[in-house]
Amino acid sequence: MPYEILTPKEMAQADSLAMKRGPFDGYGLMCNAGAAIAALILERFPGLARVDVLCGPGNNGGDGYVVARLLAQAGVDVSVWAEGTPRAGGDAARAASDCPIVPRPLAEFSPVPGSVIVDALYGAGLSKPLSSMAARAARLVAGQGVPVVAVDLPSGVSGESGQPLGDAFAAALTVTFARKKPGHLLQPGRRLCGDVVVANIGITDAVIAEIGACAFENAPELWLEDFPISHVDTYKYRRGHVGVFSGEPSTTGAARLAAMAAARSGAGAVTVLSPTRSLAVNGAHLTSIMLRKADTLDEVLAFLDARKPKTLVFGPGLGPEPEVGNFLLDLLEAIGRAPESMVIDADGITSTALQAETFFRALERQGAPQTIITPHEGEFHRMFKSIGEDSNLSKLEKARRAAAVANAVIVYKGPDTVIASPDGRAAINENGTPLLATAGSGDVLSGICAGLLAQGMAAFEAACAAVWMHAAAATHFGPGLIAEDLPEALRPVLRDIFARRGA
Ligand SMILES: NC(=O)C1=CN([C@@H]2O[C@H](COP(=O)(O)OP(=O)(O)OC[C@H]3O[C@@H](n4cnc5c(N)ncnc54)[C@H](OP(=O)(O)O)[C@@H]3O)[C@@H](O)[C@H]2O)[C@@H](O)CC1
Ligand SMILES: [K+]
Repeated sequence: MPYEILTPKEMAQADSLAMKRGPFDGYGLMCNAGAAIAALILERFPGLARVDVLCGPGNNGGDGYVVARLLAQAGVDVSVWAEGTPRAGGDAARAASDCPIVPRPLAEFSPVPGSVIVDALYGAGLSKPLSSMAARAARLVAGQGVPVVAVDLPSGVSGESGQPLGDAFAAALTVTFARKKPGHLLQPGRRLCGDVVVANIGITDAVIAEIGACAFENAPELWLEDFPISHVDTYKYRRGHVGVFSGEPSTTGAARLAAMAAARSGAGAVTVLSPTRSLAVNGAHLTSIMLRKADTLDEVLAFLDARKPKTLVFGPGLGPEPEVGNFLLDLLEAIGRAPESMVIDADGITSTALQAETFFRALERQGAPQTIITPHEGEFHRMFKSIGEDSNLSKLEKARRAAAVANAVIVYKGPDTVIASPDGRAAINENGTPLLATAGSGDVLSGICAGLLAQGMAAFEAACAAVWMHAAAATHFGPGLIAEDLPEALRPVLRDIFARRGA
């Protein structure tokens, strides 16, 4: 599975295992890493005249000494600036002694226009904020605007969380090894990395598989095989029926956006469950989507009994009041075999947050619907307060813990949306776009999740696919996007997915 994401600790395990399995020892891997970076620098900066390589005391610095040696051999004017000295006898010490350039102290470094900076100060082993010397170098480089190529990670950025531990370098290009780390995908790390290239340095897929990572980059390869493609003998209810709860007359649009997105994503039938007061406004805007009066729990249960929808969407536009949360808890208590799955979003999260424990227990119950909860940052903090406040946890880890306590798949939204399953699997989305920062776009995401769930896709895969399709649709539409455009913009995305499946 080439989309695993390795934590720095897992990467260190992969390094050691690769050395054990061969054919490369530690120094061999380091030379491969340095060679990959040097080749990329020569490719990306044709006509390059000068490079300043900043080397730290660990193996990240070791990679830097290899880059310096190879670029000097290629005729580039190379200077090396070192912070600390590599541990005697280690791979980095050997790389330093094989490098013909005498390092100068980092304290004396100042960038010159026209140079390219290779940041090989700290990578996976960053254990504290940058020293004042390294922080000064980061600020000087940023001030001069000279391009930075980061080895493994921009120094100062945590590979675990993507958070800077203080000052940090901002790279134009980051070259990492074997697999990405969470810090390459989680913000602000993703922004500070610039382009990320994953170089193969001789660590095999078999070695990575042995590490047993359970975090992935969210790309179609992760869920394509599970994507629902209709059979020739299908009919609308086999394709899955989605029920979407509507709010009061002034906030009905959110439910209709979710309903339309569920239909576009392939649900065979969609019904908006509407309070009497909102029937007229909903009716005026719905055509293929069905409409049903649902003021009370009994009316909702009658709908579930009669129409057996596979999936319900609860939250968009319902209002944050505790009564809304009470209604959800009563519903969860009362439902039988339908629905098989639920999506809880927006006001469904806020209104239930004060009774989160009761909600989570209800989802744990035998026969409870498999559930996707889709909080943005504010909603996450409301529902998972202590996890949200724990500054030692990365967004990836927060989403994972939330999924475990909630017994639900969590879609922790943002520019770096994380999808996490209670079974420990997690994915960080790779195609996010700022175009999605527009009112109603979250309602559409809920609808896509529901449309896929209703067609029988499992919750984790459905959530991953929905997040990716949502962003792909936005990118396809381009600037000027509003939420109403998204369901229609799913068409080319779906066409592409179907084509990839040969359907
Ligand atoms: N053979 C391999 O394994 C391969 C590894 N590879 C490369 O190795 C990199 C990981 O190497 P690494 O584990 O040595 O970590 P690295 O980032 O160099 O830093 C560790 C040193 O820095 C120190 N230190 C940390 N933070 C500091 C700070 N803020 N200010 C000052 N000091 C600080 C830390 O000290 P300590 O924490 O012990 O106090 C320790 O001495 C990885 O990113 C990749 O580039 C590739 O070549 C492929 C083969
Ligand atoms: K670095």
